[in-house]
Amino acid sequence: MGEIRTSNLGYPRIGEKREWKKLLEAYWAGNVTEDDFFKTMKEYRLLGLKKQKEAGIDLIPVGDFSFYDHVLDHSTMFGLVPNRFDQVGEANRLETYFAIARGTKEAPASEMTKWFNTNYHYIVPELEDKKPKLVHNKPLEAYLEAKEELGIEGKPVLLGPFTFLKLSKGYQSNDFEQHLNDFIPIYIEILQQLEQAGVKWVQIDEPSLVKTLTNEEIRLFTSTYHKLKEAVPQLQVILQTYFDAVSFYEEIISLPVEAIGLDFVHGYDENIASLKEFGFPADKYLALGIIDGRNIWKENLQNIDKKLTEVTTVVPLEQLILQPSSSLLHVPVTLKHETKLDSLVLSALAFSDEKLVELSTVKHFATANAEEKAVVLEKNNQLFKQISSSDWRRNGVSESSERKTKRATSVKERQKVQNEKFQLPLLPTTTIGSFPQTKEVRKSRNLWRKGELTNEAYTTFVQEQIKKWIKIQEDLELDVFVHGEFERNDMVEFFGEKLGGFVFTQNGWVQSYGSRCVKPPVIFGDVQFLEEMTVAETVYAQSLTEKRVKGMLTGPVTILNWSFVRNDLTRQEVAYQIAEALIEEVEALEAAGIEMIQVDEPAIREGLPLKEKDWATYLNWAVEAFRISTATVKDSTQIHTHMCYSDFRTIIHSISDLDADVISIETSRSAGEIISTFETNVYDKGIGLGVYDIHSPRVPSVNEMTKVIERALEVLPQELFWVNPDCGLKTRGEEETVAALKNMVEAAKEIRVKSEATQLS
Ligand SMILES: CN1c2c(nc(N)[nH]c2=O)NC[C@@H]1CNc1ccc(C(=O)N[C@@H](CCC(=O)N[C@@H](CCC(=O)N[C@@H](CCC(=O)O)C(=O)O)C(=O)O)C(=O)O)cc1
Ligand SMILES: N[C@@H](CCS)C(=O)O
Ligand SMILES: [Zn+2]
Repeated sequence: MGEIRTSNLGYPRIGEKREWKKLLEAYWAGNVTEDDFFKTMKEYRLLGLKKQKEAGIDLIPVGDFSFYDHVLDHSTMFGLVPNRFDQVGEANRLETYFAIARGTKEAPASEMTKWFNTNYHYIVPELEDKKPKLVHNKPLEAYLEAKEELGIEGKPVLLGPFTFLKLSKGYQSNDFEQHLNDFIPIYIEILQQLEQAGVKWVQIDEPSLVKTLTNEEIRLFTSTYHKLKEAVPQLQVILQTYFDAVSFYEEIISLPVEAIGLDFVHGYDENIASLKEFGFPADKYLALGIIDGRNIWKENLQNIDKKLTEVTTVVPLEQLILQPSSSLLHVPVTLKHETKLDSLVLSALAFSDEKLVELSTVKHFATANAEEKAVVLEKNNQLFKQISSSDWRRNGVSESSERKTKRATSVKERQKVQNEKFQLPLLPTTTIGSFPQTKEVRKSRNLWRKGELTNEAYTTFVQEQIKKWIKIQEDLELDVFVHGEFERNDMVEFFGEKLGGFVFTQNGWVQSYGSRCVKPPVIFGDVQFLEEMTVAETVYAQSLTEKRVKGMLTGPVTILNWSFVRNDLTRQEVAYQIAEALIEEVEALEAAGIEMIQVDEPAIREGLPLKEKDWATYLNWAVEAFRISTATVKDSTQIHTHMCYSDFRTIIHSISDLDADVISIETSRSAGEIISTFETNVYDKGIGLGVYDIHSPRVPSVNEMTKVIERALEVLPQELFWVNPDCGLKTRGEEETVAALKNMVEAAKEIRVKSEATQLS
């Protein structure tokens, strides 16, 4: 089998300083021509490939680059353009592509949801009545380009048919096999064209293999891969999994492929146990995910050494392909531009480019003699000793026996007190927290950060925004107000900057969806409450109105899930540290007279382990963390929470266990599917199911929203129902935001009138 090789599974597309994002937005704004768009995108694509080549990666992925989302790339490659976009016309492929992702005036965008347990969002393929067909072969185009332009013998990457179909909507689960059969000929066509072009290795991603599967599903999977192999006997296939250990290990290693890619970071315990129990075929490569593709810490070589020693008791070194555990899409690009980090912190980090270098180090390390190994190990050990004995980690885990995890009374009793106090109308209207983060808002913050705007001037600017939007909310006649979150760069990064234990990067961006990026804060030390974080802005907003202003915090599980978290403590331990810091802020808001406090937990669902057997453990501590962050308030203080971007149907009981007085959940992008959950589950707390999608500039009509509300009221009691958008409005423009909210308030009023009329008759 020859020399040990390195491989990469996918490279971030956003660029070192988000130049990809800026180009996309400039194109959408009409400031860049289509020709220039394609030309510059090509430069970015090739730059990523060049860097991987220079890092000495043997198998460089091609075809993973995207103008928006790789799942959407597959949908359009298969001709799966939903019928409602027919009017955009097949003539302009790029326009149609963006229309599906972003919606048009006439047609709502396709649904967007979480990519497995990450903060990346993909566009959900819609099958409708069209049969898939091969419109163009994207991996082939990418392969030819890399070869012609850079002389790179790339490894085309494809999302496999099983996972693609699993992620799609628009079919009954009984029809899964029939649809899978529709895709097989298309995959065969793609693979045959690759084989004919001289491709040596192709990577087929099937991350669904790490989820809980049935015997029938694995049977279908197996028969699919037999059919693919028969069609392309010469092409070497890496069947790639990631994010956890595989279910059905024995069946998977018997598939007719040349290499099996397994995650030996996140699924280590189970994957190694399977490897030891069932062995590994001598005629296949094990593509060993050994560098963490989901976190930003430099690898501890002692751990790697231990893992390699265990793995090589079963699989000889020369049968290994060393690689990151997943695509590097989920980590930032480079540390090159981080000029402000503490030197110890900097020495502990590795972003994508540094991970590729680490991969080469591991390759040399794996084949080094004992003496060489000892030298490298010693140096690496020193670093980890320095980190663990640093001041950052001085406190360790708090052993708090004082933690309160339960509110003093039941929700029923609290509802009585709160109804009496707040006197809200039927179907109260509110928003989720943020109002448009306009260019002006971001620019002021940027100037302030650079020291070109004083603290006073920035505070005054933020106050002006708050004042403006309190007036808008008054004019709209919303019932419960928010201050608008103008002082926040991001709902997680903002809190990270104010709490102890976090550090920040200047360019540690990762793609969240489309052109939108986030810069996850880094939890390096023990999390601590240092000072009030939100009280001043909330109290200021409250001073301007008689209506209640909701305090607005991000919850412990979301801060955890959207940060890069130290890996020397368990995630549960870190979540509790964050929760204990947040309850201090909740108490400070309450003491300052704020009587409604929203603690957002949009990321609670994405942190759910991929295998159902692991759910209960996670949900227990996640729910507990939320409760620690909210439990001590008075009965009359109304705790709200908010969730979005995920399918919550399966965890509705845990959502109820959070014991929040009111929850707002996104509904509209999934066509109200969650509503049906309440047909079979009794929910006894306040609930607002989002009545319109906030991802599109399209202004929904009153009629559209009354329909959503009426549908929801078929299954939820009207006394508990709230009317709100799906999520915060930070990405929207001012005009469309006001217009949409005006219609939303109108819709609530119409239904109130109808409801009163029904009660009278
Ligand atoms: C609710 N969502 C969130 C997720 N994860 C988070 N961590 N945060 C979230 O809110 N996951 C699920 C969803 C995903 N949704 C979104 C929605 C919107 C964005 C977004 O708008 N991202 C911005 C970056 C936001 C930010 O941090 N802005 C900073 C820096 C702004 C900036 O770029 N400055 C410029 C200069 C500006 C100027 O002078 O005009 C620069 O540095 O060059 C800030 O506001 O201060 C984005 O731009 O992509 C993300 C996820
Ligand atoms: N309060 C936040 C929640 C986003 S999930 C916002 O409104 O942006
Ligand atoms: Zn949200």
